Amino acid sequence: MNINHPSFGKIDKNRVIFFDTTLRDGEQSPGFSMNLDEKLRMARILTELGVDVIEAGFPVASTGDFESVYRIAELIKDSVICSLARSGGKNDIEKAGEALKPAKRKRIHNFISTSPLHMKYKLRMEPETVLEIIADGNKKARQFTDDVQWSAEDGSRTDPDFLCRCVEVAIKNGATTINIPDTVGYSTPEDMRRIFKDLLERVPGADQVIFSCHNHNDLGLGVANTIASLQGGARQVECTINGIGERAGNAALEEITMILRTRHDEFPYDNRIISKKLLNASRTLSTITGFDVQPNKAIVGRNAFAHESGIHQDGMLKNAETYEIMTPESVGWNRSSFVLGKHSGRAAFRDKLKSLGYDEFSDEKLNEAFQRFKTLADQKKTVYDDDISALVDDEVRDHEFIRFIDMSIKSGIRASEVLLTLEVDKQNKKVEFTGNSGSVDAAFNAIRKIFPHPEATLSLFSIGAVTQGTDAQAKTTVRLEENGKTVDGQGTDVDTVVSAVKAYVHALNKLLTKRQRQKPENVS
Ligand SMILES: CC(=O)SCCNC(=O)CCNC(=O)[C@H](O)C(C)(C)COP(=O)(O)OP(=O)(O)OC[C@H]1O[C@@H](n2cnc3c(N)ncnc32)[C@H](O)[C@@H]1OP(=O)(O)O
Ligand SMILES: CC(C)C(=O)C(=O)O
Repeated sequence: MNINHPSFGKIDKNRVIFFDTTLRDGEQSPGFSMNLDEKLRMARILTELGVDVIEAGFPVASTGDFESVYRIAELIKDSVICSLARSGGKNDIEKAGEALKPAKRKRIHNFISTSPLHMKYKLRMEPETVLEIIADGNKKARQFTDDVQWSAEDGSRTDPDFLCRCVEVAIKNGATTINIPDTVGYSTPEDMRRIFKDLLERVPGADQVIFSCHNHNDLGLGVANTIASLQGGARQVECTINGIGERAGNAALEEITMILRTRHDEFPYDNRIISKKLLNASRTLSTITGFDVQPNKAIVGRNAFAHESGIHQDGMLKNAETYEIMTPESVGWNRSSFVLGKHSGRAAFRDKLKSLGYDEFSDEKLNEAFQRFKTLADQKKTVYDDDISALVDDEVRDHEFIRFIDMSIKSGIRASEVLLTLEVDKQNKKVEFTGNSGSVDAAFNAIRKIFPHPEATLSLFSIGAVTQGTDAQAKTTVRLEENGKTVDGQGTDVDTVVSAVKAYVHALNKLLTKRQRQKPENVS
C-alpha cells in the first residue's frame, strides 16, 4: 500500500479511518430523525471523539438534509465532511457538491447497486449500464473534490468477477476510497475477509486506494464482519454511535473501538478515537433521539460495568481484572458499580456498609443484617443504599424482649381482621383482632392484646417511603410515652402495616429496656 490520500496524505499501513454515518445511515432508523440543531450538536460530539469522516447527510433527499450538510460543513473543521449521492441520480452529485461548499475538507460518496438482484429488480439496468454510471458518477464527483468515495451497494452479494470490474472502473475514474457494503447484513466474517483480500489481489490500482467496509447488523454480525474486513485489508470502517441505522442497524463505533484497543495485539490497527468520550457520545445520541440503549449493550449500556452476583463482586473487590476486560474509566464511566440484589454475597454487602459509614460491625451483626438483606432482596427488584441503611438501622437495636414473627390481614371496607404472632420472652403468642378503624389500628390493638401496656400512649405515628416504586420499603416511626418517658421506634418493610408493627414493637422494646434499667429484675 502506497497511498497519498487527498484528505489524509501518506497513510500508515495499519492506520484505520473511522467513517461515522450516524447522521446519514443512523438517521435512516425508523423514528430516529434529527433536526438541524440536534445534527449540529451530534457533529460536534463526533469530531471531538476523533471521527475522521462524518457522513452528514444525503442532500438531494430534502431541503432539510441539504441545509444540515451545509451547516455541518461550515461548523466542523477537524473532520472530513461527507455527502451521499446516487451515482446515477439526476441531480445528486451536484447537490452534494453544493452542500459541501463551506467544508475545509470534503468528500462526495457516490453509490450504485452491483448485485444481480438489485440491478435486475431495483435499478432495472443491465450490468454494462451500471458500469457506465460508475464511470460517469466518479468523474462528476471529482469535479467537486479530490476525495471521492464509491460504494457498491449490496456489494457482498455481487458476483466477484463483476465486482472486480466495477471497482476497477471506479478507481480509473477518480474514486480514492472504495466501499464494499454488506447492505443487508447477510455475510459472515469469512465472506468479508475473502472479499477484500480478493479485490486487493485482483484489481489493478487497488493498492492506490483505501478499501472500506460498511456492515449491517441483520444477523448480529456487523461488528464481527468489520473486524474481519480489516483482516482482509480494509482500512476504513463505517459505523454509527450505539449501532443505530437502517433495520437492525450498523456496526457500533464504540464496540469496534474497544475491540481494537482491548485486543490490539491481534488487531494492530491504529485510530484517532478518544475512547474516554464514547459514553458521552452514546448518551448524547440517546437524549437526542429519545431511544436509550439496552442495559446490556456492550461498552455504553447501564450494566456494562455493573456487577450483581456475589462471586463476581468478591472477585472484583480482590482484583477488578477478574471480571472486567477494560476499565470503566477508559470509555467514560466514573467507576464500576455494584448492584446489591439477591445474588450478592457478604463481601459486597460488607463493602457497601463500609461505604455507607457502618464500619463498626461484628461478624455476628453483619451476618444478621445480611440475612435480613437477602430476605428483602427476594422481595424487591432493586435494593437501594437507603434501603440498606434502613435495614441496618433496624438491625442495630436494643435488646429484644418482643419480636415480630408473622402477621396476616383480611381487610374489608368496614372491618380489618389481623392475625398476629409475636415472640415474647422466647415464646410465640398468637392473637386475632378485628377492628373497624383500619389495618394499622387493628394490628396495634393485636399487639396490646398479646402484651398489654395500658400506661403507655401512642403520641406519634408517621409513615413514608424509603425509595421509589410500588415495591419501595415503607418506613414507619412510632412514639410511645409512659410516665414521662418517651421512646421512638422505627420499622421498615415492603408492606406498610408490617413496617408499622415493627416500629411499634421496636418502640415497645425500648420502653421495656428503660423499665428494666429502673427495675432490673422486673421485665413487664
Ligand atoms: C443502502 C442505502 O442506505 S442507500 C440510501 C438510502 N437512503 C434513502 O433512500 C434516503 C433518502 N431518499 C430519498 O429521499 C428518496 O428516495 C430520493 C430523493 C433519493 C429519491 O426519491 P424518488 O425520486 O421519489 O425515488 P424513489 O425513492 O421512489 O425510488 C428510488 C429511485 O432511485 C433509483 N436509484 C436507486 N439507487 C440509484 C443509483 N445509485 N443511481 C441511480 N438511480 C438509483 C431507483 O431505481 C428508483 O428509480 P425509479 O424511480 O426510476 O424506479
Ligand atoms: C450507501 C451504502 C453505503 C449503504 O448505506 C449500504 O449499502 O448499506
